Amino acid sequence: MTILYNPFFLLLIAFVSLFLFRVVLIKTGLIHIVKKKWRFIEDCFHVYQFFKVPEFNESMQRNQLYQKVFVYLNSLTSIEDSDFTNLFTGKKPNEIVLRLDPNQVLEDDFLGAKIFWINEDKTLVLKIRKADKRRVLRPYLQHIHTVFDELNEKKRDLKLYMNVLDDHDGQNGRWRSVPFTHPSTFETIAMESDLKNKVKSDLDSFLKAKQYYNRLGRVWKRSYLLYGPSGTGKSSFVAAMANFLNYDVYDIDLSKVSDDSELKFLLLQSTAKSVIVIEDLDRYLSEKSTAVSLSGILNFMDGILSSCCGEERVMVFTMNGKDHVDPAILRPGRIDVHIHFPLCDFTAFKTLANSYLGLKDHKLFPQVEEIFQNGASLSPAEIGELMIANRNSPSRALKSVINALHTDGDGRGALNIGRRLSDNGSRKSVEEIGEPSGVFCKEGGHAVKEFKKLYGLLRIKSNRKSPSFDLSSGQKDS
Ligand SMILES: Nc1ncnc2c1ncn2[C@@H]1O[C@H](COP(=O)(O)OP(=O)(O)OP(=O)(O)O)[C@@H](O)[C@H]1O
Ligand SMILES: [Mg+2]
Repeated sequence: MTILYNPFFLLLIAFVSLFLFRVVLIKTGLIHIVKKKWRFIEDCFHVYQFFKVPEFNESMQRNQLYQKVFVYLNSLTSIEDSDFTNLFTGKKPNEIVLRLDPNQVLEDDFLGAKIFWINEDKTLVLKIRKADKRRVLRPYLQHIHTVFDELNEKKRDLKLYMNVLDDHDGQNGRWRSVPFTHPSTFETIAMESDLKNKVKSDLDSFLKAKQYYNRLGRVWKRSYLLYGPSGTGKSSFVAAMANFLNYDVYDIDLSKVSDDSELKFLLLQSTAKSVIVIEDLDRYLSEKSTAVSLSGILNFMDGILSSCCGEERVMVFTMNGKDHVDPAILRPGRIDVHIHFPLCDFTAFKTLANSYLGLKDHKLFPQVEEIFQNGASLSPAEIGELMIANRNSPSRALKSVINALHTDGDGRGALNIGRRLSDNGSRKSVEEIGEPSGVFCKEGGHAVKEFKKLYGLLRIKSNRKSPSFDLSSGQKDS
């Protein structure tokens, strides 16, 4: 019996009871009633000030602030704790959004202060402790503006702009836009995951670097060069970048630009928060198939002009190879990040098999791996097309890939001894051999035409050449 009088034992009993009491409160939801009562008691010891945000002003015009606060409140996670919440379908399929119900109170924390919002009829009431008001109110309202802008930015519909030839009215080059709905994301691109993560974090830090660029007196832009053989995912990657950044895309067709000043004009007309793309820059430069001069392109890349009309632009240039390109184009500052897009190796093949066929493993995988190890390769586009064509039968799809790897007409097949693979199976060094050729799957007589699907528009390219390879491992090299 003496144990009952032991203070340690009593303390233990007290702890256990408190713990059980808390568990019961949480499990039954009674905790919310306790919190409400506690808040009521707390309120008796504080003086509050109230601010009303009515939906309409005295002339019955909509109050913009009401809209902003409403959107902000609906984005708070505490909305899930209110007693009543309205559920609506969102814009995206399967999206459900929460909306604050009238007469509900929402709690928010800002700079260590507790702020309450009461949703009264057509008015939102802000309740703040007088002691916190001076310190917190202004920055809090500013914070609401910022969050609203960010939310707005996220849900805006993206656009793809394309430059068209001079109008009849003699005006300079113009942009025409269509909704940008390309489904490509970083997740759908088969690429070394390390490299993919590097690009993502590079883009992320670019987005957050406004002050930094300003302090350096530099235009807030970042330029990427995507280079590699045809069908390796460069255009899809541009689309993935735009989707990741939530930026519009300006796709410049240099053959439709009549001179250097028109290129400047197009840049001036582009808006901030956009990806500006010039595809196949090496081809334009080598074939001289554009009226724009090299210096016109260099000035464009420097983005001198963009500083006068907003900032925050990402420039992307794609090339099949950079060996024959003027080094001035590639110098750091003009191109900040070089990303190499190699032909498919076994790792990329597995990613494609997973996304196109839902295969994580298959009895034919070792055979495919062996062929890759012997140096055979196709572009992800070629392999993707074979998989799509045979998507109802994974075995047939793999057999057709094996067949195509053995017999691909580019001379890039198993007989190609000019390549070696690094130990981890990724291509580190390749040499250019083989004849230019189309892409054909010999099995079953299927011809696999190479369709270029850029930004939802179908383009067919006829000038397929043997790809010029690069010794770079595809990392940031400038
Ligand atoms: N790495 C990849 N991962 C997933 N899909 C890919 C990849 N590379 C290519 N594809 C698929 O192949 C098709 C063609 O790719 P894309 O147009 O992006 O290649 P590209 O490198 O831009 O070619 P080109 O140099 O001829 O313009 C797309 O439908 C894309 O989905
Ligand atoms: Mg392309």
